[in-house]
Amino acid sequence: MATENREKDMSAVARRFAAVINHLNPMFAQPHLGSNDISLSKCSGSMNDSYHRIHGEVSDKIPVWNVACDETGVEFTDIIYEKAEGEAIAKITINRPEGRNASRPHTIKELITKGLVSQWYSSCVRSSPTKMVVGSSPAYDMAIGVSSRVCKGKGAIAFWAGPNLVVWARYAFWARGHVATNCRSKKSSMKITNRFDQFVPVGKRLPVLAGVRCELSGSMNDSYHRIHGEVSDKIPVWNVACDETGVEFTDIIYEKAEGEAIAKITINRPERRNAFRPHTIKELIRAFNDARDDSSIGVIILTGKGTKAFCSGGDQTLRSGDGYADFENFGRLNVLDLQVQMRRLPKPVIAMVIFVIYTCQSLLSSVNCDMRMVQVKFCVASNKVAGYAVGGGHVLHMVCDLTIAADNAVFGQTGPKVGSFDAGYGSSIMSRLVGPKKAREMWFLARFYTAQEAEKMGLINTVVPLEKLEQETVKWCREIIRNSPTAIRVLKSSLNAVDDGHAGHQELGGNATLIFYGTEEVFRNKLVQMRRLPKPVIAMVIFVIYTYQSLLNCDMGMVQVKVCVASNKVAGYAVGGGHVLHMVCDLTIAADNAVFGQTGPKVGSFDAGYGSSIMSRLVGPKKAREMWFLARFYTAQEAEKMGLINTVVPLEKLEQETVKWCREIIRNSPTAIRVLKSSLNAVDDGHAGHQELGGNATLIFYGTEEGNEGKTAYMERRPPNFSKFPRRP
Ligand SMILES: CC(C)(COP(=O)(O)OP(=O)(O)OC[C@H]1O[C@@H](n2cnc3c(N)ncnc32)[C@H](O)[C@@H]1OP(=O)(O)O)[C@@H](O)C(=O)NCCC(=O)NCCSC(=O)c1cc(O)c2ccccc2c1O
Repeated sequence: MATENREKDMSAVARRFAAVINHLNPMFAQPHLGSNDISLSKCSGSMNDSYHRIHGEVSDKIPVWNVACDETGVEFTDIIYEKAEGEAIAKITINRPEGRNASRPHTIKELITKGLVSQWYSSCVRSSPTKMVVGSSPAYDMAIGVSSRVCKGKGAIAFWAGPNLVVWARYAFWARGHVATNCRSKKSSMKITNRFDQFVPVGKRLPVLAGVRCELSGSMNDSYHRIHGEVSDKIPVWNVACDETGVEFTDIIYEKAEGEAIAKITINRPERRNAFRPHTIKELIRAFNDARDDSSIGVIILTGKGTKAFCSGGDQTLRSGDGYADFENFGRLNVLDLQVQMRRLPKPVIAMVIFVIYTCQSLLSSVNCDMRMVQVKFCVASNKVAGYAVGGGHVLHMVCDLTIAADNAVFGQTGPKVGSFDAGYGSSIMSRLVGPKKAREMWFLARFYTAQEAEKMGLINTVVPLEKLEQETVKWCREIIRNSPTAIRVLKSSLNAVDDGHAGHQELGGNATLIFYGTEEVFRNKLVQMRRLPKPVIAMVIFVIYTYQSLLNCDMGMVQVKVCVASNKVAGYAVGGGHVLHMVCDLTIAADNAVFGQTGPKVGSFDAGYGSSIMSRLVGPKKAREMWFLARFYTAQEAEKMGLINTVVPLEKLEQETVKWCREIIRNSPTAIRVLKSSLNAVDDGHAGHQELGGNATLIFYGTEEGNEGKTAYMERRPPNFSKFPRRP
């Protein structure tokens, strides 16, 4: 029912959007629509406002389509290209119904001719079997005077059966019944959703409408489901596991499923509603590392022990002015490290009371290109008590890729009531999940929400009866495990990439290198390299300084990295991955004999991550292309001119100068330097940069009287009194 309503809504939205598009730009608006044509817009109803009065109504009468061709005059075979009579609309129909409108290269060529390619990303739109759906933002094609385009598939079965992996990303990821287009419901009168609503050709920006039809009904009786079949939801036998240290876990339980690629991690502090202390986080990090590196593991489950909570966040009894302190004499916010680890691990995870799945990416374990799955069962309620995922525990579930909740789960942020906040992932990822308004509501009011409310908000994936939770979760794990590990790995990094700035780019680029290393092209290049290159004699040339950031002790230290010191005037190379290392450093001081450059394209390698994105920031897009495409070497002087390094000094003065720079930095406020470093990176680093900067804000806040009032009130079981703190202008 809800699905049908959404369908209706979407159709309405689509029609209205079409109306807006046609009226937005008067240049392309059609003056020919008579009053008889008006049938769609219900201006007289709820939409009785000046906006609708001014912009009027729009007809939904199907135009007369005339077959068209492009300037070559060559007839199309794989598509049908039509233009509406007297209207600025073109329609392109993929015309290979016998193959479910699967594209072959020739199809794409024909589509390209019509400028429909290059950007297949889109927001999700729906269509009923008979109606066109509108997506994409308004844009105009001055050249041909067509103000909108329609793209659809011929026949009743498919809009398009591929092959663009990126378009499929979210759907292929679960591969739970999504055929060529994404079929969202297994019930009768199946609706089809597509993601082809926005085709933005380079140089020609037109609104494009994707029409999708599907007449399948009943169960998923198609070749896709016949081939891939069902998965079991039988709960596996769990055996206790440990990591390579052999040291037993105290705050968590780490298990692996017998004969299956599933690991399970349980937060084991039920007496504290599974609140974490620094030691808990350290153990979680160890277990996740092990699960990531263990090539027999494909899924990890993390769960909270007991019946009452998934996780209630940081242990407030251990909170001090500089974070959370247990066995050490300084505080830390090391859950931030765990969050980053979870965001980047290349394997999926699942939890209970709430169930969380996330795919974990790791470049370290990527050598065998394995895709593991991590199932995280935070807590299984044995009866109908509420399973809390609150505070920092709530952020943990949000960082996970997928969340499956039992019907007794409760979600919420408590920070503003206990003098805390997560201004990193806790804010940015939440805003992405539930939208900016709901995110503000969740944080500013600090309310709790039921699993059903959470599902409605898009905070979680699904809600199942508590007694079915583990079964359902295991089933999701197994469905993911069946799929291509490399596809899942790359998809996860690509799904994060846009939000994660340099860090997301780095992850995705690393995956590209990983795949490239397995190709013949690289193999041949490696041989060439081995034959021709003498063993390099490298003299130090460059001196690199980077400021060392530590959340552990809030210290601002300085690490001076002296890569190599030349005893005479040989060239000091900072090349290939060594060159990337110096770029990642905050400052670079070069000796006058330094030589800089990337070698990748000559030796069958590339760094499509930081090596590209940070370089482009340092030297600009053109110079960066030059450095990578030509793979030339540059002198220290040239490097300085490009902005690649900070300064050049005579080789004999290099160490003196570098130490001087270090001392100048050390004299300054450590907190200022710490926050400045994260803020200088923040814009480029997306969610990751935001997380770093936000973490620093929390750290400083914990040292304030106001932050402390929140914690003290929690400890004293009283409402906090924040009235004495100024509401600053
Ligand atoms: C989770 C609850 C809503 C459950 O309520 P319930 O009534 O079921 O249970 P009790 O309240 O009686 O709790 C039983 C028992 O457990 C102890 N306990 C529960 N949660 C914690 C906790 N987080 N820390 C310490 N102890 C906890 C409780 O004191 C009871 O002990 P007894 O000895 O009295 O039996 C409810 O418990 C609740 O609201 N809990 C607190 C939730 C909370 O505010 N969490 C902290 C938010 S801040 C945070 O997590 C955080 C951590 C970080 O590391 C960050 C890092 C960087 C940025 C931000 C961070 C951040 O915000």
